[in-house]
Amino acid sequence: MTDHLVDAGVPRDLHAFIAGLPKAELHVHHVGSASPRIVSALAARHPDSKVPTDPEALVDYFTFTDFAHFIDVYLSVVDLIRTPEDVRLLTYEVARDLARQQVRYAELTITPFSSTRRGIEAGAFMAAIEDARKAAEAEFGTVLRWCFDIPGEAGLESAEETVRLATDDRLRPEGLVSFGLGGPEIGVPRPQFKPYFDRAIAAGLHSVPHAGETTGPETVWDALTHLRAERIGHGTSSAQDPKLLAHLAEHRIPLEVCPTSNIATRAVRTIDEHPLKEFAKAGVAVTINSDDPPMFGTDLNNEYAVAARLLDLDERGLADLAKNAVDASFLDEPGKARIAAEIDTYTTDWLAP
Ligand SMILES: O=C(O)c1cccc(C(=O)CC[C@H]2O[C@@H](n3cnc4c(=O)[nH]cnc43)[C@H](O)[C@@H]2O)c1
Ligand SMILES: [Zn+2]
Repeated sequence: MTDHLVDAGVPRDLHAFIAGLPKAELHVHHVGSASPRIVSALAARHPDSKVPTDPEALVDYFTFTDFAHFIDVYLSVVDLIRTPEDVRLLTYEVARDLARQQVRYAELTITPFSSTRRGIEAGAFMAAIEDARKAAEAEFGTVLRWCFDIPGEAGLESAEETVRLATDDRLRPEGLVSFGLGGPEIGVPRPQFKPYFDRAIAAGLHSVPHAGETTGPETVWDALTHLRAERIGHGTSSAQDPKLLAHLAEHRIPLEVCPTSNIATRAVRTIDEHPLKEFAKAGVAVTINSDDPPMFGTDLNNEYAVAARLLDLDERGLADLAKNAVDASFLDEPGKARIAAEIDTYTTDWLAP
């Protein structure tokens, strides 16, 4: 893990503005958000794990040669989550870390298949995440909702289990709002998941698959055409297809942009080559996200600082980014209005002479 936490290209007072700015995060993974402290504590409980118990050693462990390596490391952390109490602790601590960054609302991507196949009973899993969600809202004021995603490389078996857990009224958690598709894209064509997304959408869930992260714009087109995506996870390669950019802009389909993630997984070579500026120039709605922050040596505040540098944003531009995420979220309208008003008040007060 390379420490990206302070983007030196941004003035100190802009970092201070970002730190206090109320925010919403739409693309952040449950296990991927486990802090070094949590991962180390869980690794210490399971000596058979290859995950280091020392937070410092974890820095090197979270340094990836490519996307496939990232997935291997990610799954070694998934293997540490073995009981409902592990699930609850992780979820509550992730909410604490979000609250510390003034995140008022987050849609956390969870892969229930990966936990149920490792022996955690589905009902206990759902109870654990819901208990943590309600505790976090009461104690931190941070509103959490869930996105359940299919780990695509695990195939149609995982798709069936994920959509079953997402649509069975005896299991479906109250906080569930969306349905996604994660994992490697190479060799995992999106059209095969259409039946499962159709069932999720029919059950009232929003479609938010990853696409165009490690494959070309055709994967983004597939996510739009076959999976009826309302937002796109990453969509990085959309910049290679002007017609796709125009389509995303015309139909107001937001991209969940995770700049540092794309560098850490080698999906993009350098941060200055990231296509975020092309998206903005094409009028595409972009939201800024951290994806798997501790694994990528970043957090949401740093991602806003990176965006400020790449897009040359001032405080008002950053406030607009934050409101983009609120607008693109699946929070109810009163909740959206509340957070948007808080962003405006904070920004006005900050800029007051
Ligand atoms: O759980 C299993 O047994 C399993 C078997 C085969 C493959 C997988 C996966 O591919 C799990 C991938 C896992 O990674 C999550 N994730 C986190 N960040 C990203 C990202 O930037 N791009 C794609 N996937 C990501 C994803 O939510 C899955 O949970 C699992
Ligand atoms: Zn992701």
